Amino acid sequence: MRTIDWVSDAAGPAIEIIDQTALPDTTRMLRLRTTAEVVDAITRLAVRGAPALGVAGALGVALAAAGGSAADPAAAGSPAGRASGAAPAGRASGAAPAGAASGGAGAAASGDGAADRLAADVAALRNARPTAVNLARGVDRAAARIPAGPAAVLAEALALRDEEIASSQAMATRGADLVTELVGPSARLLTHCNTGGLATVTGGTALAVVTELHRRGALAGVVASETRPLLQGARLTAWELREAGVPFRVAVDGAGPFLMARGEVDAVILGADRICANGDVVNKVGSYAHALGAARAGIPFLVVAPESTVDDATATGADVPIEDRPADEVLAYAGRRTTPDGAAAANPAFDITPSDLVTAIVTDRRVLRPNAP
Ligand SMILES: CSC[C@@H](O)[C@@H](O)C(=O)COP(=O)(O)O
Repeated sequence: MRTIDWVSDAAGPAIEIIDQTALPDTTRMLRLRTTAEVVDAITRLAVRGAPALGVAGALGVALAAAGGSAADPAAAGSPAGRASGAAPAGRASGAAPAGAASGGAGAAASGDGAADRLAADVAALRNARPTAVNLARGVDRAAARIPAGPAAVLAEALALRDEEIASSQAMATRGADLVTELVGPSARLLTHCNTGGLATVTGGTALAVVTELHRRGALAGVVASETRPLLQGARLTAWELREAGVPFRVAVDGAGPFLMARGEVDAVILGADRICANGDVVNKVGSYAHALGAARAGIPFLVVAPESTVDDATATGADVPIEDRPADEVLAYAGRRTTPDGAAAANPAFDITPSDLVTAIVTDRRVLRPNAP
């Protein structure tokens, strides 16, 4: 199953995504028809995960360049209407708001202001979330084809989609080989956040390695770290692992290092939103704690990410903009406040694992060992 794709129906072109905010209770597809809807879906994490964000950004530019649908299909009487189930966006502080988007309508059409509107759409997509390098890259790659026309933009976005699908397969094979080499034929792994098909297009990064090990009969089990505050591990990874028939347990984030110390984990395996030139790994907040736990327990800390996440232009993790998300994500749970009035929140969505804690980085093309002599 593809968790993000380009579709066309009577209402015109759309980006179809699985609504990750509704999982695991509801499997709901959304059709995004305007730049504003794409930006909204990105900021409230209906589509998320670095490779998926790159594809969403590129397809978003294709949508804006096509300019074939009304800015507000509901207002235009479209049977498809706006993205179903779309809640108001939870804005990432520091990220450009969806309001910067023009709505995407007619952006490629000739006429006064069309180029400006398209440029605004591209900027809004590019800035929807700051940390995963894939988003800006996907947007830039598709936008570079704008002079060649909407069909060329779409072709570029679809090429990126197809490359990410192929990358997932390559990472699964290479990563599974490495895990078995490092920890033997019955691996007990811990993973954090969600790195499966939901975070890519199909397959995944670290989770594709996990499912490939399971397919080979080389996996004893996996711990899915729940991933506070938005529970990508508990909601999304657990859902994907259950669908794949992989044996798993869910643990609170803070349990990870203790499970490692108690000898219940052979290796940590997770993804990345950006890999810097010096090997620093920027990933979902909580990754750093697992890296420290792995170092203390003397087990491998493995990162699996496509080359599209490797950012040699960014020297170190300290140079990466870390998204701060709304306080309510921490101060409330399931819509109910869990903290006293007046409590403030610290809510960085990502953290930085220094390269010296990283055993290996597996990409679709190579295995990097930042600490190899
Ligand atoms: C294969 S996706 C790797 C990362 O993007 C993933 O681990 C992650 O941190 C995602 O964060 P999210 O905030 O859910 O987009």
